[in-house]
Amino acid sequence: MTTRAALPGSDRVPNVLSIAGTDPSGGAGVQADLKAFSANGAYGMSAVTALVAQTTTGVAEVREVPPEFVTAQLTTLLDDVRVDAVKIGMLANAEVIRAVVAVLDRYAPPHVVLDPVMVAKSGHRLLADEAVAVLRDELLPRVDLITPNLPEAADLLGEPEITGSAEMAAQAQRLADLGAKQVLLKGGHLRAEPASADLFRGDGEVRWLRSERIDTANDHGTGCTLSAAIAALRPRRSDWATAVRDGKDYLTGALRAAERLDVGRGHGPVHHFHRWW
Ligand SMILES: Nc1ncnc2c1ncn2[C@@H]1O[C@H](COP(=O)(O)OP(=O)(O)O)[C@@H](O)[C@H]1O
Ligand SMILES: Cc1ncc(COP(=O)(O)O)c(N)n1
Repeated sequence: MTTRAALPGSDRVPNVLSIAGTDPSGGAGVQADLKAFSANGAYGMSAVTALVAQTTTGVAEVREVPPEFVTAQLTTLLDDVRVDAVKIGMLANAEVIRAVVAVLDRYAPPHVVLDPVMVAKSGHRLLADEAVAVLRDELLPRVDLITPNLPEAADLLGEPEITGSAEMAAQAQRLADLGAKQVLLKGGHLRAEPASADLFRGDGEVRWLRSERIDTANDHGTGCTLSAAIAALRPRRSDWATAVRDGKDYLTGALRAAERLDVGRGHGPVHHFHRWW
C-alpha cells in the first residue's frame, strides 16, 4: 500500500471513487460521475449500489445490489487502490447505507461528498422512505460535505420544503446542527428565481454561489455532475469552498454545452467537456 498524499499543487492525478446507481442513458449516476471525474482531471472508479433501467424520460425499474456485494466491491478496491476522494450518490436502502458506513469506518478515505439522492427528477423514489433516518443519523455525520437539493433537505430535517432563497441560510444551519460538517444547499428547484443560486455553509462561513439560469431541458443529472466535479477537484484545491465554487462553474459550463447534444426525448443530460483543471 502506498502512503503518498494527494497534495494541492501536485501533478499526480487524484483517484476518485463514485458509490452510486446506474443510468444506461449516461446522464446521471455512475455514468455521469465518471465523465465528471475525467473532465475535471481525476482518475475515476465506481462501485454500483443499484442497476436502474432509466433514460431521459424516467425510471422504468430498479434492481438493488445486495449489500454484501456492495461491501465486496468496495473492500476489494480499497485494499488495492489509494482513494483521494469519494462521491456517494444513490444508496437505495438502509442495508446498503450501513454497508457503506462500515467501509468508511474501516478505511477512512479523505474528502467524502454525499449527494443524498432520494427521488429522480421524474418522481421515482431512489431511496426507501424508511432509509432516510439511517442516512441522516449514521452516514451524514461521517462525510465531509452534503449536497442536498431543497426537497432532500426538507426530508432530512422532517420539515416542509422551503419556497424562497431567503430561508436557505437558516435551513443550512439546521443541517449543520444534524452533524453535517459542510453543506451545499442547492437552489435549482426555485424555478421562480432569476439566478441559479446555491448556498455553501463551511467551517464558520456562509457564501452564495450564483450562476445564470440556463434555459434548457437538459437538467437530468445536474446534482450528480456537481457533486462528482467537487469530489474530483477537492484533492487539488486547498479547501472545500474553492472546490465547491469550481465545481459549480464546471456544471454551469456543462449545462451551457448541452445545447449541442441530441440525446433522448425527455430531460436530456448535460455535456461533459474536458477543461484545464
Ligand atoms: N437551468 C439551470 N441553470 C443553471 N444552473 C442550474 C439549472 N438547473 C439546475 N442548476 C444547478 O444545478 C445544480 C443541481 O440542481 P438542483 O435541481 O438543485 O439539484 P438536483 O439535480 O439534485 O435536483 C445546482 O447547482 C443548481 O443551481
Ligand atoms: C442512479 C441515479 N442517481 C441519481 C439520479 C438523480 O438524478 P436526477 O435528479 O437528475 O434525476 C438518478 N436519476 N439516477
